[in-house]
Amino acid sequence: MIIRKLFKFENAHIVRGCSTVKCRSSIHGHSYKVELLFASNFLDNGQMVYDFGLMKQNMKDLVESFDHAIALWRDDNPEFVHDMKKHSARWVELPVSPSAEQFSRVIFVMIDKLLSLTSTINGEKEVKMHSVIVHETDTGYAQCFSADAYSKNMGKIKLEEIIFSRQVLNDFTDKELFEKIKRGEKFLNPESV
Ligand SMILES: Nc1nc2c(c(=O)[nH]1)N=C([C@H](O)[C@H](O)COP(=O)(O)OP(=O)(O)OP(=O)(O)O)CN2
Repeated sequence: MIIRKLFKFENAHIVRGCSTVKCRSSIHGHSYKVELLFASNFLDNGQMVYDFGLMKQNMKDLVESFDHAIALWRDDNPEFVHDMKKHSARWVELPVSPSAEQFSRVIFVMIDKLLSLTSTINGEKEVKMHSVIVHETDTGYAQCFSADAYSKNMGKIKLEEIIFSRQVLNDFTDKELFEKIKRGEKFLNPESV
């Protein structure tokens, strides 16, 4: 069975090198919709694959790290990257360009890692990240599966190479969240949410 939880964020970017002129040459924003899809052949004590409420903790914080932020590609013009960081408190620097495709890969890698570090306590079994869908507009989306997320052809995404601004980190409920994930620390799901 597959379940899906929808999150939303507003983000600004430029996607260099693409065919669409407006997209590659002007900062513009999108109201992103992100779907996290999880799969399991089992149900927990509440006869659910994974309680949606549990997703509205650290997972939500990770997805919403992009909210009201500018997504910067590490390999963009250094002057542009520098100036954006200087003038915007919330920014995220990525090792890949912020297309819908790469957003879906980045989010897959982060959520998959968090899930793998999380111990469940309500009978959840073999819950796997199925895919991540990133809707950039009402008419265009990218869907990332595991093979895409970890594809070398599409550019390796290392968590260490995703850099959040101080303001983004401060806005996490757990300010150490991303550091803990990078260190591989364990998370324990709460009994109640
Ligand atoms: N495969 C992709 N194509 C495009 C992406 C992308 O991330 N992946 N991104 C863009 C731009 O960001 C652009 O702003 C969105 O383009 P588009 O879907 O054409 O947006 P419109 O609002 O103009 O779409 P309509 O269908 O005309 O409403 C470009 N391409």
